[in-house]
Parts: sequence; C-alpha cells; structure tokens
Amino acid sequence: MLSLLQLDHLHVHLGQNAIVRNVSVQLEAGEIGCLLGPSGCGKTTLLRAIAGFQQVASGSISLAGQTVSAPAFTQAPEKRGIGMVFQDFALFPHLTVAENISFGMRHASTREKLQRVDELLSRIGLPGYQKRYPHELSGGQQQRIALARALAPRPRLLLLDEPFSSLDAELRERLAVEVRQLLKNEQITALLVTHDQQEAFAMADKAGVMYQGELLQWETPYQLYHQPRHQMVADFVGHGVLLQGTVTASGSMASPLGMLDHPSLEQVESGTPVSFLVRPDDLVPDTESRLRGTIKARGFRGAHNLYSVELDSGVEVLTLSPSHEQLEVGSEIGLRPDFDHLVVFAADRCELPSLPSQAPSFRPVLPKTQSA
Ligand SMILES: Nc1ncnc2c1ncn2[C@@H]1O[C@H](COP(=O)(O)OP(=O)(O)OP(=O)(O)O)[C@@H](O)[C@H]1O
Repeated sequence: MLSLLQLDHLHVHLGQNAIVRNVSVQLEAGEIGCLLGPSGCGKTTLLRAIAGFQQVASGSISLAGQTVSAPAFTQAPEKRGIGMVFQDFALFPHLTVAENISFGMRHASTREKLQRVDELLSRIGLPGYQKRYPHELSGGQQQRIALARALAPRPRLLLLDEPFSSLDAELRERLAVEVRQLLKNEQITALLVTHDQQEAFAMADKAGVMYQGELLQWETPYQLYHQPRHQMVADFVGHGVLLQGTVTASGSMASPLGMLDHPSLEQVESGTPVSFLVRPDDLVPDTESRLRGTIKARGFRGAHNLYSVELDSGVEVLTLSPSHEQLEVGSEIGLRPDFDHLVVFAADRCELPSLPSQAPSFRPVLPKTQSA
C-alpha cells in the first residue's frame, strides 16, 4: 500500500543547528500518528517542514508518493492540500461560526459550503451553531470549530500542533477521543504533536517519541508503552522506574528485585551493567512476599492508588492497588514481581537484542530464612 505521508531520513536545520535529525516516518491513508517528546525536541519544526514552511537539509518528504520536499525543492504550502490546527487556533472574531468553518472552501459554491458546515457542525456535536460568534463559545467549542474549519476543505493530511493544550485536562481527554472519531469518520490522515501521552494514547494509531531531534521509536502506543526500544522512550511514556542490574554468568540479572531471568540476557556478557524498566503494574502488593519496603507517597488515580515505595535496599519503585483498599503512607508493604515482559537496556541506552516477548522467571532475592 502506498503511504500517504512518508518522511525519509529527514534532516531539518535552523540556522547552524540540526533540529530534526534523520527522521523516517510512514503514515498510511486514514491513520492517525502522534509525535510525543519534551519541549524543544523539534516536533513543531518537523510539522513546519511537512507543511512546507521549512526547507529540509537532507532526506525527503512525500505525500501520496509524490516528493513535496527535498534539499533542492520545496513545494509551496498551499499546493500541498494540508490542513493545520495549531495551539493558538484563533478563530476570526468578526466572522460567524459558519463563515469561520467555510473560510478555506474558496472554490466551493454557497450551497456546498452550507451543506459542509451543517455536516461538520453535527459531527462535532454543535448543530445549530452556524450564526454564533467565537466570543459566544466556550474554549472547547472554539477548538471544535477550529478543527471543523481545518477539515472543511477535505485536506489529504491534517497537522495538529498541541491543539488542546489551552484546555483543562478533563476536556482535553474527552476532546481527544471525539476528535479521533471525527477524523476516522472523515477518513482523514493526521499527524498530531503533543507532550501529553494520554492524548497520544487516546488518539494515535502510531506514535513516536522525539528526543533531541531524533525519532527514537515509531510504533503503536501499546508497543511504546510495553516494548520501549530506548531508555528515553521508557522514561517518557507511562509511569515507571528504571532500576540497575548486573548480568550474571547464568544469563540472569542480579537486581534490587532479586534474580531475574530473561532470554535476551543470555546473549550478554556476564558482569555487564544494565538497566531495566519496572512499571507500577509489574509489582503487585503481596503481604507474603519477601521483597519488602515502606510506602513513601500515595496518589489517587480514580480506580487505583499509585504508591511510591522505598524498598529495604533503598531503591524506590511504584506500585498500584485498588483505591478502595487504601494503604497508609509509612506502613510496610510486600511486593511480588509479576512481569509480563521484561524490558532491559544496555549502557548505551538501547534495548538489548530481544528474543520474542517472554515473561521472565523470577527467583526470589533472599532465601526464606533471611526474610523478616
Ligand atoms: N530560528 C531558530 N534558529 C535556531 N534554533 C531555533 C530556531 N527556532 C527554534 N529553534 C530551536 O529549535 C529547537 C526545536 O524547536 P521546536 O519548536 O521544533 O520544538 P518543540 O519540540 O516543538 O518544542 P515545544 O514542545 O516546546 O513546542 C528548540 O531547541 C529551539 O530553541
């Protein structure tokens, strides 16, 4: 299948600085992609290059198989058929909702415009809002209108740069789900930039984490969370801690949680220091467990509480427990490692050569007699 958007070893420079470095991405028609990453990592610069506002230093950008950017060639933004929604999505204050939405439909007849406005307003849950002015709308409603305005001319690609960042967290999450549905109904291919991973998880078919201009991984949100291929991805996506371990002769790892076995460790030289990812759901509260610690903090997360636990070895980990079974800060807790998939990183921060996902077998840290 032909990709709708293809970035091929893309480099973008601003002045003397290499801001986007060697980024390759494919989005199929109808897919929603999401770029996550800390502030300043180059997300907006990458979007601007895709939109045609920024020249590329090397590599290329193609839309539906046609090169639109290469070092010697930049197709003008208005020729690309790309829609955009940015953080400061200002609607035209002196135009009605209907006029705002139909603004970009330059070649359409009045009848087509009216029809498209009606259709989009009912899709975004605001039927009958045609005659309102922007100041008569809430922030979330204005953002929906901005989205409808970008969708009205049926762009082949929609770029969204932090579109919900001015909205409160609850509204943001709800809108992310609604917008995904809207894009799917409209069969629009979209690339979203955000630093909010919940938003990315709610919206994306494919997602990636950018760090210092590089795209570290480009896969499904599930894979980013469960199979991060880079320590920065593990750090950035989801809660969790990275613990240090040392590979032992047997292909196991000595760790603060005990000896952990994993197939990928068999290929690593004994004595190699590694780090590994421990998510809150990898450690289950268990009063019988020999692995013990003290609860340092508790955070309410709705159905669950998230606890920060200092193990007796001094290492801090996270765990979850249903919020109706409240555990007190300062109390002792037993934790049982329950890994579905062990993610281990070598010192160079990349994941070790991995065999097919396999739960590690757990050998307890201490013989029973040494507990207590
Ligand atoms: N004109 C410029 N010349 C040189 N460097 C620039 C210029 N404009 C921006 N930068 C730098 O480029 C880097 C990437 O900026 P960019 O806006 O793409 O990041 P971002 O990931 O979108 O950040 P944020 O999440 O804060 O919006 C930043 O370190 C910024 O300081």
